[in-house]
Amino acid sequence: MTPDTSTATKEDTLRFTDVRVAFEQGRRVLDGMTAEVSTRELTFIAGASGSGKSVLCRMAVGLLRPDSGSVELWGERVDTQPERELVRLRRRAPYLVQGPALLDWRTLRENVRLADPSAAEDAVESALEQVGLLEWADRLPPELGPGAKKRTAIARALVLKPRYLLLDEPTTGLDRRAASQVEEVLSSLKSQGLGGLVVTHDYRQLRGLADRVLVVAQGRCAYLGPPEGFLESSAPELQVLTAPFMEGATDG
Ligand SMILES: Nc1ncnc2c1ncn2[C@@H]1O[C@H](COP(=O)(O)OP(=O)(O)OP(=O)(O)O)[C@@H](O)[C@H]1O
Repeated sequence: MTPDTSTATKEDTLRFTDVRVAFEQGRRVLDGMTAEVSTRELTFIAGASGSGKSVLCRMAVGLLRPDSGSVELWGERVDTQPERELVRLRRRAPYLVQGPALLDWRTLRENVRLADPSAAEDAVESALEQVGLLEWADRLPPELGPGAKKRTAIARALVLKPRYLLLDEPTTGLDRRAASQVEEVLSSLKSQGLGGLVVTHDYRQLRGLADRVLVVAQGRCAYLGPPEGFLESSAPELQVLTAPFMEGATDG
């Protein structure tokens, strides 16, 4: 069931306020981004290539700092926190890069344990079980397909017992079956109360999985609301994103 955001407090929100950032000699990638999401929900970030989706996601956990504006997670400023505090924060809100970043010569069990060498064996196994890979615990990553590698990366985050997950394009490059398995994991985590911020290009996954969609365009929040509102919008800046997907969707 979709959590009731009307009862959300700052203790479970991620808030960007008038965030601006530019890179050397470049245009402003984010230019007045203001948005607030509940960390109890699954929020998907959509937008054109290069619009700043990953930049926004990385900023949420202090991997990038804005030139101006503020980022708050659970009522605390992220953009002004010292790095040692951010390291702690990222254990509660791990950020998963696009590639699985596993050590090929270590078993899945060992790869998961790397995130927390002090984790009990039960916790490692429980993390692998949550992504449907417990029986593969003693296999090596090269024996897995790309979807299972991605799920192992999620298990490595889960062993930290996080409060929120940030995932950068978790299904890009996966075939439909592997993508569905990753989506099932996200859905199951959501039903256990674990929210996430997910950068996506695959709008097929929004219906039924996303609580909210946050669209980044021209450096700002162009839409923040339920997936249907995005997918069915007639606003030109949203249609330009959804139209190719709609055409593709009718191809089956
Ligand atoms: N560390 C950086 N240094 C310089 N430029 C950067 C840096 N990070 C991002 N950019 C630039 O900022 C813009 C937005 O990047 P970002 O990765 O957020 O886009 P995106 O919306 O996630 O795109 P895609 O969908 O293609 O992954 C791009 O033009 C990118 O080249």
